[in-house]
Amino acid sequence: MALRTLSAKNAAALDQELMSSGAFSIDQLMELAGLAVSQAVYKLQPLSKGKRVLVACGPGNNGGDGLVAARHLWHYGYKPTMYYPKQSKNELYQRLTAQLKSLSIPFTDDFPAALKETDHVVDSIFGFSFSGEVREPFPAVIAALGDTQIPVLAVDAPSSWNIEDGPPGDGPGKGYMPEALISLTAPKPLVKFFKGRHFLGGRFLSDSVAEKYGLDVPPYEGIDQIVEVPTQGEKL
Ligand SMILES: NC(=O)C1=CN([C@@H]2O[C@H](COP(=O)(O)OP(=O)(O)OC[C@H]3O[C@@H](n4cnc5c(N)ncnc54)[C@H](O)[C@@H]3O)[C@@H](O)[C@H]2O)[C@@H](O)CC1
Ligand SMILES: [K+]
Repeated sequence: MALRTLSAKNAAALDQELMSSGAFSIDQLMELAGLAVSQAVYKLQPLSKGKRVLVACGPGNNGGDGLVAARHLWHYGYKPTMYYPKQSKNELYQRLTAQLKSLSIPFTDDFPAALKETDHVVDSIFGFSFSGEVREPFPAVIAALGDTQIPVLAVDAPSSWNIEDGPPGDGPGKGYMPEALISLTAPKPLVKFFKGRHFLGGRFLSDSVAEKYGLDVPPYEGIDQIVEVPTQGEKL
């Protein structure tokens, strides 16, 4: 049976609720989300398949998940390279960036060149707050993600997909279907169009919050921060 989904509006409301009555800080949620992303990379692309991982980060919290994941990946033995063209002035992002720099993790401005020299890619450009047409400098990046044969893991959403309606009919994201997706907290409605491997991560739901938002708490095992769930994608 398909897992129940969380609309963009409810995802934002749930985020706020976790940080108010749930008493979580954004740092904690992002750390757990990024840790889950790093575990999904490890599961999909173990070190034996190549250590180089290009992490593309957008300007919001989806990008923050990528910053956290890159730090964990470095500690697992990967060689991350960061593409983070719109860096936030917010203190949390600055600290996450400084943590990566202190590990001597390189940052690049040239996404197409970096894509030629990586074994796999993390797409943490846009998550559930994406809307409208993709703005600069991301159209060429999204188009390159759609064209590449290198495996891509998308964080929460394939960037440029509409959260409710899925893949765009035109524009840079047309035809973009990452190899894998990790949905955070709960799948968004776009999963019904997604045809790759699907993971869930973000173990921070209480039973009462899950019930309030009509969500399933997936069967995480032991210390795992992720669980693989069946692909729900319909034919496009
Ligand atoms: N409760 C959860 O599940 C948690 C979710 N987190 C992450 O937070 C994400 C949501 O973060 P945010 O609400 O900050 O938003 P996003 O990171 O999804 O995107 C917002 C950013 O993208 C920009 N943007 C939006 N549309 C654009 C367009 N068309 N062209 C160019 N730029 C555009 C906005 O200006 C903003 O800077 C989730 O998808 C998830 O990855 C975690 O960090 C924390 C916990
Ligand atoms: K994404």
